[in-house]
Amino acid sequence: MAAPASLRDRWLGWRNRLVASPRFQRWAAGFPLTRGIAWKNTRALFDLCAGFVYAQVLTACVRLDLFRILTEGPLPLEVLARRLDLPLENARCLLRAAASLDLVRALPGDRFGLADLGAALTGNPGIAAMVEHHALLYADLADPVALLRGAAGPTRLAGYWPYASGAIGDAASVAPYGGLMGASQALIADDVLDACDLSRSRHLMDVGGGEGAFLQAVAARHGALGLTLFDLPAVADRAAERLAQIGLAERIACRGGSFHDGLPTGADTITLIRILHDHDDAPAQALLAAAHAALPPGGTLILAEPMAGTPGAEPVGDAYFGFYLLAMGSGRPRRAEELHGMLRQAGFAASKERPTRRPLLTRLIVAQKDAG
Ligand SMILES: CC(C)=CCC/C(C)=C/CC/C(C)=C/C=C/C(C)=C/C=C/C=C(C)/C=C/C=C(C)/C=C/C=C(C)/C=C/CC(C)(C)O
Ligand SMILES: C[S@@+](CC[C@H](N)C(=O)[O-])C[C@H]1O[C@@H](n2cnc3c(N)ncnc32)[C@H](O)[C@@H]1O
Repeated sequence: MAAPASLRDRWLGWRNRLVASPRFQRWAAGFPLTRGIAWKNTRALFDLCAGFVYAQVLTACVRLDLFRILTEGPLPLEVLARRLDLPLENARCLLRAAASLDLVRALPGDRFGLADLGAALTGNPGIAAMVEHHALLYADLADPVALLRGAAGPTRLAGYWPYASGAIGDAASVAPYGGLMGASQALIADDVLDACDLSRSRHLMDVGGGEGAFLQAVAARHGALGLTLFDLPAVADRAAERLAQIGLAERIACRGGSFHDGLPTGADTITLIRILHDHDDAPAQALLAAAHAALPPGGTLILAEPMAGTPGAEPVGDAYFGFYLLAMGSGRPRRAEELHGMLRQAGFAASKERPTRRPLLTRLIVAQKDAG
């Protein structure tokens, strides 16, 4: 038998019935003391319904290279229509939509220039790469209930990230995600490095280091630090080739292997940047234990990734990364408290979160192995 409802539950039930009532909604939209809240909620609900359309406006802008075209300065609609290869009225439709989303700015004389969000995008090619690859995610989310029930069959994202299904991948299959991760590191690396102190580290190993974009940023800041990249063999090979091309072959050693088989020793600092959330609880816990085993006494583990429950960015962790990783078929976004618990279970004596500039993109936890 169900337990009797508490006073609070009864109040919440009454409140929900009130908010659901169209008569109350109309009244609240007109009454001076509730008008602001009603407007905010109407807009929030409309934005939730329309989110896919907004995202596709952005996709069209990125695909047509609109923001780069406008970096030269504002242009008349007619010129833009020609450069975008669109009929004039459809170009107007796109530009007005983009202006409403603060991507571009409508200017007098039927001209358009960049607005804040479009300008920010031109400086971060990683975002455009993310937008492009969302075609896979949105295809996988076409039937979200089937995905939630595990009845969607093989997903496009599982194919994009072969390691999510346990494959180690070859040169061709790791190249797309290697490029995407490399491009989007620009949004992450400096925020991570600003937030952690590497002055006492002698050798840093970046586990799941991709094609070396993060270690490239470390090398630029810490001239004396020994550096090793560890990733799956096909990825480590690509990293070695790329790093050689930019003159960092001597500076950064690349090692291929799977962290499910343990980690090489020799580093006093290990970084896991956007790694742990890719893995289900058991392999994620085993990876932390492997990092603990590979570190010397007093060694440091740095864990950086977007986390669930980030104040002010709750949908980024729980909605975006929650559904992204569900579609990918492996891992889940975790709350900072969960990660502290997992680190403790892996044997780390202490762990502390360090604030990052943009916690929405990445947060950071530093864990210490006991010195004794
Ligand atoms: C003084 C003046 C001129 C102005 C003052 C006003 C002012 C402060 C204006 C703001 C201008 C400004 C500096 C804007 C900067 C904006 C930036 C940097 C925006 C950055 C946005 C980043 C975005 C949208 C990132 C999106 C990231 C996505 C979608 C990441 C997806 C990640 C995935 C899928 C990762 C997959 C990895 C896996 C598999 C989960 O492990
Ligand atoms: C989401 S990417 C992050 C890459 C990089 N740390 C970054 O932030 O740009 C995850 C990385 O983990 C690597 N990886 C996945 N499974 C692995 C395994 N079993 N052993 C070693 N590396 C692995 C992938 O090849 C990929 O480079």
